[in-house]
Amino acid sequence: MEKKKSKQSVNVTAKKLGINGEGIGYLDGKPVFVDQLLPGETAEISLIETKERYAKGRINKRLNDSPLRILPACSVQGRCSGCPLMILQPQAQLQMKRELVQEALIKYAGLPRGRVQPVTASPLPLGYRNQCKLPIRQEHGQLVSGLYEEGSNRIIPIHSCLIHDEHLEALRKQIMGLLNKFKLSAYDPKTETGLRTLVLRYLDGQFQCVLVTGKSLLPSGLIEELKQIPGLVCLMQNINSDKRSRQLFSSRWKLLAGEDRLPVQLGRLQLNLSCASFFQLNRPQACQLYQKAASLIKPCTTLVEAYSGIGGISLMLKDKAKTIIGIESIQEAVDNANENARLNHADHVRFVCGDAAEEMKKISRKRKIDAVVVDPPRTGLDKAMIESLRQCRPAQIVYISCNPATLGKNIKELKDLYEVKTVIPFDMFPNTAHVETIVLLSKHL
Ligand SMILES: C[S@@+](CC[C@H](N)C(=O)[O-])C[C@H]1O[C@@H](n2cnc3c(N)ncnc32)[C@H](O)[C@@H]1O
Repeated sequence: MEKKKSKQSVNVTAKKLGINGEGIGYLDGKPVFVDQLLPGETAEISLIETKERYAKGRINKRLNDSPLRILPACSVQGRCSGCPLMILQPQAQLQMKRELVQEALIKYAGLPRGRVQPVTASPLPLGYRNQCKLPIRQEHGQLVSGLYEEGSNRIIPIHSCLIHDEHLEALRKQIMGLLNKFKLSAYDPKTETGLRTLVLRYLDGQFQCVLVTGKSLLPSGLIEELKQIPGLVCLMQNINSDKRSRQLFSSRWKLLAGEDRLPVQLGRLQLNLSCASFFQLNRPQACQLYQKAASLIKPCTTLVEAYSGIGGISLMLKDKAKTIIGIESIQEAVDNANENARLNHADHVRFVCGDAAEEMKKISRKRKIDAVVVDPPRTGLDKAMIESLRQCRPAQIVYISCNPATLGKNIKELKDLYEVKTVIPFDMFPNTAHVETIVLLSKHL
């Protein structure tokens, strides 16, 4: 046990990093999570939360520096929740992410050590994000956009974000200036009016802008000025007045200018995407990841891509199967994906709207599925999807995951039928603790 300083204050040494980039030390065998503490560093901390199985501490004073610590490039690093690893050397970040994947696969799936390949680094260490989704607050009579403070719902206003693409960042500043010029108010849950979130997506010189609001009308002068910004393809209002809603967008969309279709280049593919559709935030790295996923698939007759978004993966591996069917739950994304198949001359690729588990079962009643690619949200594959995969039993599954813990749990649920062949992590979000992983699963003979 570490030396106790006073009732509240104790010394703790971080032994490793956790899934949110926090340091993990131990007090009487119990893990203590401490933000901004790197492995090997000792700090005097105050315990801010004590539970039966873990505790959380806040640093009062750091007593030594890890040789891997660097000065963060951003002035709000450590207060803003965006980039917890900006204090760690880039190579060490990659090593840490590899260990995160390795630990999760050992812990949940019983995979032996040494099976995880080195992390593929992002082509861009900064300026890689093509989209921002920033909550809006009022501060000293001005609207500010920012990210949540670590562990609270206070906003740390962003003056200049280094992980945003520089053009996206310039647009954000320009649009915030206009919102203040027209004296818009931030969302007030009592009246259910005002601005909630600014959503901007910038790619290839063009951009989409969504103002998520309560029941408010937007001033026509503001709309006119927004329309004048070069590169605007689509200006939308999304009316999400429900104060309990945790969803970013409601189903109430209002097109204010342009059309809901942003043209985007992805490798050799030409894709269109609408405001509600998911698109990878780090495009150059997504391109490398999709190409790797495609290279793992053996040519076959029928391939299903579940959680297909606007169809980028299916279209990237279009030469791998005679028929490819994508499944996606958001209708706008399915419409984009079918249009994208036409744009890229892929008549044998089509997309259906629905729940991945149910639609896959329907497909398997009509044809044998040889290969499946899954790219689910952070929650991983639900029970129904695991059941569907177990029933359909494709020869190969390529699992693209953004959460090592759910990946590990899902592999465990498939382990009696499938062997883990390849595990390759990708650093999609440098300076954050996130890591994407491609796993190739092959049916036991
Ligand atoms: C991580 S994104 C991947 C999208 C796409 N593969 C890409 O790389 O652009 C997950 C996608 O799954 C969709 N989704 C979430 N739950 C789903 C479900 N139960 N069935 C089908 N699609 C779902 C989301 O709308 C989102 O587009």
